[in-house]
Amino acid sequence: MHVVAAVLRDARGRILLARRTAGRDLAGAWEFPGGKVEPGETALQALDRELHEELGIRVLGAEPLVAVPQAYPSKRIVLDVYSVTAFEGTPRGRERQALAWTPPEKLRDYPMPPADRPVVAALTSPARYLISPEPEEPAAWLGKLEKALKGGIRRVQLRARGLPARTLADLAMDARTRCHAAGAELLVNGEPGLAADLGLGLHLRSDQLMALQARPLPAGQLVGASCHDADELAQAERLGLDFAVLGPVRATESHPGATPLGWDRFAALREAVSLPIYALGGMRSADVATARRHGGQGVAGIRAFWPR
Ligand SMILES: Nc1nc2c([nH]c(=O)n2[C@H]2C[C@H](O)[C@@H](COP(=O)(O)OP(=O)(O)OP(=O)(O)O)O2)c(=O)[nH]1
Ligand SMILES: [Mg+2]
Repeated sequence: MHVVAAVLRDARGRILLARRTAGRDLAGAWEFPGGKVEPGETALQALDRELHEELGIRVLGAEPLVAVPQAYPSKRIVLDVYSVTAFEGTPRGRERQALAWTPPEKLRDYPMPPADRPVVAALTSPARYLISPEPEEPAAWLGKLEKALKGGIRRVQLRARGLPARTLADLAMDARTRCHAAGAELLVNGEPGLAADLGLGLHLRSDQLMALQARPLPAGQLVGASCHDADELAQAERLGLDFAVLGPVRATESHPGATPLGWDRFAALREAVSLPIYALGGMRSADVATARRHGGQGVAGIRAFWPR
């Protein structure tokens, strides 16, 4: 089932949510206004028709944001979401549904259907996730981190498996200063104690993920995990992690033996969970749009995002 939905903003940047009325599936949940595409319609025609029926407005311009494939108990949908860039009229609930203009950072407070979680993440969290290369020389490494932050990177994983614990802790503190000054999030790969001590996020290897019984850090302190298959994604969802990285989507030089998933498999794996998921493996910034078309949060990578 192809469902189109709209992100409508007011002059203050608030986003319109509508409450699903009683007697329908997912009744009471808050959603982005929209509905099913009818036979013979394009997505944009359906969006315009639905917003006219439900809100009394006409869509004058819209751009694709993210298309989320999602499996529900009795059906499979693709929630195809557009950012409306221009519209005519004043939205009102023509079907007796409640409406709420919501600041982006408050979207998480509204109970929404599972397919909407990746949409909220696409609206509020970074589309690119930088994984650092092994630091050889800390000063040079920090210089490159600063350059990446200047280039707009806002979520960073410090991955330094070869460093002794003390050196890693010092580097993490220096990286934290730089990331926080740039308004970027920092996660440390694999070291729960270090993340807890320094108030950093934590990125779990898949073997750590599978050994855990509960989320290792409180809500509000980011936890992500590296996943390769449906079982690992299901475990990340069960533990209530904030996001997953899934790959390799393409063949890469760093993992020549691994069989690439490809985008269709990426989308099929994402259907069963409602986690935000970054695509990994041979990704560049230009792949963000492709990832979003397959329901991804964006792309993760080392080489593409680390300055030379
Ligand atoms: N519009 C919308 N639908 C969503 C969202 N998230 C989500 O899981 N869905 C699901 C709920 C429904 O199963 C399906 C949309 O169908 P719908 O019931 O709204 O369709 P419609 O507007 O054409 O309404 P109807 O006449 O069939 O009642 O997609 C969302 O954010 N917006
Ligand atoms: Mg609808």
